[in-house]
Amino acid sequence: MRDLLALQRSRSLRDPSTRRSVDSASNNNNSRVAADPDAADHPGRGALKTLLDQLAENPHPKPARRPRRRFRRAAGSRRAAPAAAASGGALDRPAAAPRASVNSSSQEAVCGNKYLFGAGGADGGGDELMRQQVSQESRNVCGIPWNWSRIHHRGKSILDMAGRSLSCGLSDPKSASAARRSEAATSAASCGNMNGSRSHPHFPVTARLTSSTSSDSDSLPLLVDGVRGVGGISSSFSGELGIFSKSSDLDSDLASEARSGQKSRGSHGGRHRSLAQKYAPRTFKDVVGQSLVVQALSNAILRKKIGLVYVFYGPHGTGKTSCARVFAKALNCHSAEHPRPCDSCASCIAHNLGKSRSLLEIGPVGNIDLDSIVDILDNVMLSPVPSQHRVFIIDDCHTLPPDTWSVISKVVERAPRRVVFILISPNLDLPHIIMSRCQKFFFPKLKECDIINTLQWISTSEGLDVDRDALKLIASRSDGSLRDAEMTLDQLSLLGQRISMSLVQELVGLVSDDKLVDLLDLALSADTVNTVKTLRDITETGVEPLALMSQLATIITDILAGTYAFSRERVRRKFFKRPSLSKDDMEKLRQALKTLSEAEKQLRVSNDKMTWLTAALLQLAPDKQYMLPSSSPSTTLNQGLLAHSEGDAARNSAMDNRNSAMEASNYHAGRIPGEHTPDSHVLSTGATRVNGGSRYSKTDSEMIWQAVLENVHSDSLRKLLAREGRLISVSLGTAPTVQLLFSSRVNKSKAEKYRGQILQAFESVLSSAIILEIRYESKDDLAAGHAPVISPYPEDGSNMVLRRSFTKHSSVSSGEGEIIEVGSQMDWRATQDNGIVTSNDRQEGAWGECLLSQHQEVPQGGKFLNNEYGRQKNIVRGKVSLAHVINQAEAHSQQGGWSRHKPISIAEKLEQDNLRLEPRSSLLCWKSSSTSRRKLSALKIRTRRSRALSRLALCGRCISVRSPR
Ligand SMILES: Nc1ncnc2c1ncn2[C@@H]1O[C@H](COP(=O)(O)OP(=O)(O)OP(=O)(O)O)[C@@H](O)[C@H]1O
Ligand SMILES: [Zn+2]
Repeated sequence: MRDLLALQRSRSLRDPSTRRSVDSASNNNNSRVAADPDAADHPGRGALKTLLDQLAENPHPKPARRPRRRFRRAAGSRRAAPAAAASGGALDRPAAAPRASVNSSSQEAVCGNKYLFGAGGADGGGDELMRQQVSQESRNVCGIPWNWSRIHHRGKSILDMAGRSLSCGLSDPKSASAARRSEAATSAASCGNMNGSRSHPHFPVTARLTSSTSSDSDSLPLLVDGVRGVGGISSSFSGELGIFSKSSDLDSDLASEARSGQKSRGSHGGRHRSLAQKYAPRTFKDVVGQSLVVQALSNAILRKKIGLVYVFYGPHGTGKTSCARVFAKALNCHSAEHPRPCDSCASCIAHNLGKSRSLLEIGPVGNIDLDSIVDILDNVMLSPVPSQHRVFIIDDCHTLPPDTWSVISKVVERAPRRVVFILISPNLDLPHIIMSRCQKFFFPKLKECDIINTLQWISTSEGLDVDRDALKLIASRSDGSLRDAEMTLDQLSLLGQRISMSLVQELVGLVSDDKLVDLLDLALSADTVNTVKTLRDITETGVEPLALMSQLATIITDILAGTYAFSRERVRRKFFKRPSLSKDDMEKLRQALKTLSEAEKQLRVSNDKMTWLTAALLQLAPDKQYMLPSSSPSTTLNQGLLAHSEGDAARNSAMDNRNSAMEASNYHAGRIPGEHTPDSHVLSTGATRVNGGSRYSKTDSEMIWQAVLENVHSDSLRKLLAREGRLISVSLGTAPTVQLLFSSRVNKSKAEKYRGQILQAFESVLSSAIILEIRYESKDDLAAGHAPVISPYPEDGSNMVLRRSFTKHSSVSSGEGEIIEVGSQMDWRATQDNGIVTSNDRQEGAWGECLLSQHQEVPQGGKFLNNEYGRQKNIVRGKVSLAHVINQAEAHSQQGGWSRHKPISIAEKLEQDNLRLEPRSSLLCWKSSSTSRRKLSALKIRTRRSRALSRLALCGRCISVRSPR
């Protein structure tokens, strides 16, 4: 019989003549077309057997004065008229069927005919959709739960996270939502074991074809077979919002299923029902994780304190609709005993079968028109249903057109006793007129443990063997939506009875743990090339960088927590080689986690996520040397190994990131990091990561240096550079910097005169604007023993990293405003390590009134010591722009009444004294004559109000100004 119905419907839909009649009916604006019961026999008149027609046959007929409801036409127009098909009539439907579906599970939605709702979206609707659906029925489409696409649609969905699209084609949220309804209704179309603790749906009122689209079968071909071979019209019907069918055979099927409880839960008429449908709550105790709501509603039933309007709101898939139905069922449950619903009395059974006369569901209602709403409400209000609560569930009510609310509120106002409205919405953005009259129940996201337990229960019931971890993963990816979790499990079940963690990972587009650990291992072992290669391999499979990063973070957390079990032999791994990790390794992992979490922020806002992810990964082994391959020593500028200071890495992570990112881009562009294009000395990519940016190795530097020398036009300059100068580092990043070191101050001064030419030569070689730092070798650097990193002329010829005492060239203080001080007179020294500020009166004198500097970490009143030279040492860790120094000093001068010249002289002093200020730590110290000290004290107080100067602090005789950056 179902097959017959399907055939008839199909014919009807395909018959152009019937469609023509539909069109003409529509064109005539005959809103009541097909209302005549006889119409079914007269296709030309619009043979759709509408609700009205069916009402006429209904044992509970409508009042005669309302023979034809506009909503019926509207409803009919939204339905793909199986009824019409069944009677061989034409389909009464506007060209574009609205997506909204209006379904009644109440009596007036006369049993017997299936009303199919065009849920295919704004463009579709119509016959086309019906045809698709009918034809797909026989193919049974792809079998993917409709919900899947809905999952895909949402921001934090599994598939989004995974960067995959497994959509069944319902990318439109509305259609997805409609599909969801239809899917749920599919479940409603069958009844199963009513004794189960979570029994199956109680809404066999399916009245709508599933809103599959033609793309359905394309999306996931691997799953097509899982549900192939389903046929028959009954299997087509779905929708939580269905209209009752009075098809006797269907009814009897359903009834017998409901009563016997023997019908397979998994299918109805062979059609796959999703687990979400199958395990929809039937009683309050089936509702998971919403104990407050359940308790309140249950007590309302018990105490007979029933409200008029309820709003159930909260995130999707948390049980709002299910709860509304259970509540509706409970309201009319005949059982004398609590808890209700009993799920076994006549009323409950009728409800489960979709034959309840007391429930009407509307929704989704995006495109429904006002008339339809009015008609629906009127109809139900007017139809007498003695001694029963009449329940209206308006799902997705936030999509109601604004003007319907006033109507609804009027209806609500004059609603007779025993009428209950349940509005379902994701939020409370509903008109005040309603909100002020209702009880509001929030449905929070479900806890992961609740989801896991439910999934476990379902798995057991379904005979699925699912890893606990797999369940956890599904749950964690469901964003608190049990429906989503169930749908994922459902889809996985199509792949076999055994569901492993890796299967889940693969299906949802995540990377398997083993691969993750491999990647982590490479990154932590500083194996740059393989890190980048592996990363590329992984991401080529479509994994989204953000998801991958999150997975990496998760696995690190698991390893740190000791909950990760390494499955593969560790032999081929380096970092994870040993069976147990040392304290040191754990610390590295902790750092790695920190690095990843910091990088995640950048990743989120970046358009080039892949690059940033690569950069982050390459930072995971900060104390290791990064190995970059070289094609040949002569052509590769980046083959060296350069030390990478952990502290520097942290401090300069941003720049570092950039350079790693460049490296990565290079790689993604098909080049190996560090690989040099032989025909060019331009080294804008592929740098080794050292101390705040890319620096070139010795060989690279030599090549650059040679190239620069060749580019210098002046012979004398070339000689000076060749003899007295040395290129000590080239670094790229936000502020590409080249550092030159000269053997003496005199030579440095000579070079300064040619700064323009030198700059030009470097820029033409490096094809990039650069910052040129020129300094001379400072004996004090060596004597102080605190500047070990710099060796101007290292014996081994290697390039070392300069950390301090750089010369700054004022023309360079652009951009971020880094200032790098050059031209040391070695009056001042950074003693970065001990956190002690030393001062020297003589030097203060030399400074005039201003002194530099103190690190922010030095407590106020920090100690002043004399070093072995009787000179003051200053902690200088930050860099700050000259402009910033001047600004700060100017601010002081304004407030302190100093001359305008003073701040500039301060800044100049900084520059002359070979001091380097670094971000967030620059401090200016003024010699504390009694007058100026007074001024400064006052300044401190005054500037508390000012953000820029709020960090002023007197420190012994110095006043410190911390850079706001
Ligand atoms: N709290 C819950 N308890 C039991 N099952 C639930 C719960 N929440 C969701 N489900 C499962 O998900 C399916 C859909 O749930 P339901 O439609 O009630 O959620 P919803 O909150 O109304 O979602 P939406 O807002 O998207 O309509 C149910 O059939 C059921 O299988
Ligand atoms: Zn009951």
